[in-house]
Amino acid sequence: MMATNGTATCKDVQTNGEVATPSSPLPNNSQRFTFSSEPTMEDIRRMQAEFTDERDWNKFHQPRNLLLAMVGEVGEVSELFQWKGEVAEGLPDWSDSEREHLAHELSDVLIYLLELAEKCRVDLPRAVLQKMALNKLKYPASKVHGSAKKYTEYTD
Ligand SMILES: Nc1ccn([C@H]2C[C@H](O)[C@@H](COP(=O)(O)OP(=O)(O)OP(=O)(O)O)O2)c(=O)n1
Repeated sequence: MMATNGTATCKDVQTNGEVATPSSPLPNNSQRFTFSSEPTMEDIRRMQAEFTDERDWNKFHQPRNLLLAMVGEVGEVSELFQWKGEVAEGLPDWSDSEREHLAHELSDVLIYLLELAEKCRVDLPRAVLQKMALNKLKYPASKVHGSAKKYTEYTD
């Protein structure tokens, strides 16, 4: 069950994976922004697996199709930013409706990303920790502070 704005927060996720009484995930710009601690990536993976199973859609959700679906949703995110010029952090000039639309499209990207990772047998929470550790090695803060250069552009 989804609320009228179609969005949900973690505290709305019940133990059976269903979603009830969603409240807005849209940020209050005056506060420092953090994510809710739930749902976890595994929660979302499981909920999407249930959604797919219930509809007999696994036959369509092979890795390549999921990749194409995810890229399509990335395109939908891009459309929201298209022709707007620079957009400041927190999207101060965006309407609530535009923010809600963005939240939906980013969610679509994440849902497909997590299902793609599942179908490719990539344990994404663990993989992202490994990758961030590699990023730190590649981009030591002491070396790259304040510079956006690619690591290949450093000579030493
Ligand atoms: N075969 C499908 C179709 C949909 N979904 C789920 C995952 C996405 O979160 C969302 C995508 O639905 P749509 O393809 O209808 O795309 P949008 O929700 O973005 O609608 P629109 O393209 O009208 O903006 O629904 C899915 O898992 N598998």
